[in-house]
Amino acid sequence: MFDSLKEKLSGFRKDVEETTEEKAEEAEAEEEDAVQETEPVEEPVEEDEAEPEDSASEAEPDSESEPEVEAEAESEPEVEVEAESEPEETNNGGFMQKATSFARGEIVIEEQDVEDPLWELEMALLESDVEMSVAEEMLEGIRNDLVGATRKFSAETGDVVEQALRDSLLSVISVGQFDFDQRVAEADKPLVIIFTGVNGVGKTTSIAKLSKYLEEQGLSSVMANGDTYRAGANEQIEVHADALDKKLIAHEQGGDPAAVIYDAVEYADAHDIDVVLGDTAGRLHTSEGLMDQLEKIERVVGPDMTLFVDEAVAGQDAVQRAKEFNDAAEIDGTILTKADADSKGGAAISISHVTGKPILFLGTGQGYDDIERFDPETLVERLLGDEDE
Ligand SMILES: Nc1nc2c(ncn2[C@@H]2O[C@H](COP(=O)(O)OP(=O)(O)OP(=O)(O)O)[C@@H](O)[C@H]2O)c(=O)[nH]1
Repeated sequence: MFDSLKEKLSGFRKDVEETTEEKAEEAEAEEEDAVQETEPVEEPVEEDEAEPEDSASEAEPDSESEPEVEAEAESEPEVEVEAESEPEETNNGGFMQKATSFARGEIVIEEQDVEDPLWELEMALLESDVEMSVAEEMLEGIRNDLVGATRKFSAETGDVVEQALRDSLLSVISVGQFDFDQRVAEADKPLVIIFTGVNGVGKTTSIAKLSKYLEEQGLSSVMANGDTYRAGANEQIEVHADALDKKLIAHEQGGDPAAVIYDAVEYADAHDIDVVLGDTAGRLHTSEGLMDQLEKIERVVGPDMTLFVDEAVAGQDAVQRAKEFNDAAEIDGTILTKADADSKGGAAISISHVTGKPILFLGTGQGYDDIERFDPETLVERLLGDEDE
């Protein structure tokens, strides 16, 4: 899952590491040169001056020794002079930080150290189908975190870079997160969830998976086939309902989807069922008739949650559709299917940020158990961690 993106993020970490490694080596070499230049000044002075002073009066050596102290004091600025020779190349504020850090055995990561790696990263994110505005926000976050950061000559830059990547990923992925389980547990029953999205992305399979997921949480559910448009839709969802031993409410093809969902709510009320899972016909946000149906469901039933379903493998297209759906008929969250088959990860990273609504579940295969709660921290760990999946 998301292997190619993972590789690209790791490439960025290595790029910045290499640049700062070279810089640290240069800085260390400069520091050693500076120390060597100061040493010959101190030693001969001490030995030559010490002997004649012993035989002289006691008062004199003290006064003679003062220049030595000065000589020592003078030797220190030589280290700083090295650092001070660079102010014109650097911005003034940055220079002070750089000089101080240098004296402490640290280097400062500067804009020019990360410029090329950041450009490479931007290309990598766009190739991975990360939406442009999301990629830009990530890059800005990373740049702000890295430029001006200090690292010890001997330390690993990788940790600093990893933290910057982690922060920027989390800030774009975590948008709008809420605790789905808690919301479902606390809601008045029956809770009505409607599923929307285009054809063939895995809506019906996700409904089946979710009914099993809810059962594992101790919650009962009924399925409702609001896809009265497509021939064979009833049979398709019926297979899942039978396999999972769930009640299915369905009408004839061509019927009114709002009426089907309404009937399912009545059934749930009468039978103490906790959740109604309402399928709808696959549609584009531009298919007017079908969008009107959604509006009617909204008016007649007033669903508690509308979940947008799309497939991770659709990348930028899925991101665009999520945005357009949310604009046309507000969604509460997304189920991103087929994450198991997606190596790019762009949709997983971009959808929450673009819609302002969270990804709630990832579909991870064709089996009923292949669904997992979306957790931003887990995704970041997947992308930056050492483990292969
Ligand atoms: N690998 C993988 N396949 C999935 C996943 N979710 C669904 N599928 C497969 O995707 C195909 C389409 O799934 P459906 O549930 O029929 O899609 P739909 O959106 O309901 O399709 P329509 O009813 O035609 O609009 C099926 O073969 C599913 O098994 C997933 O998370 N991973």
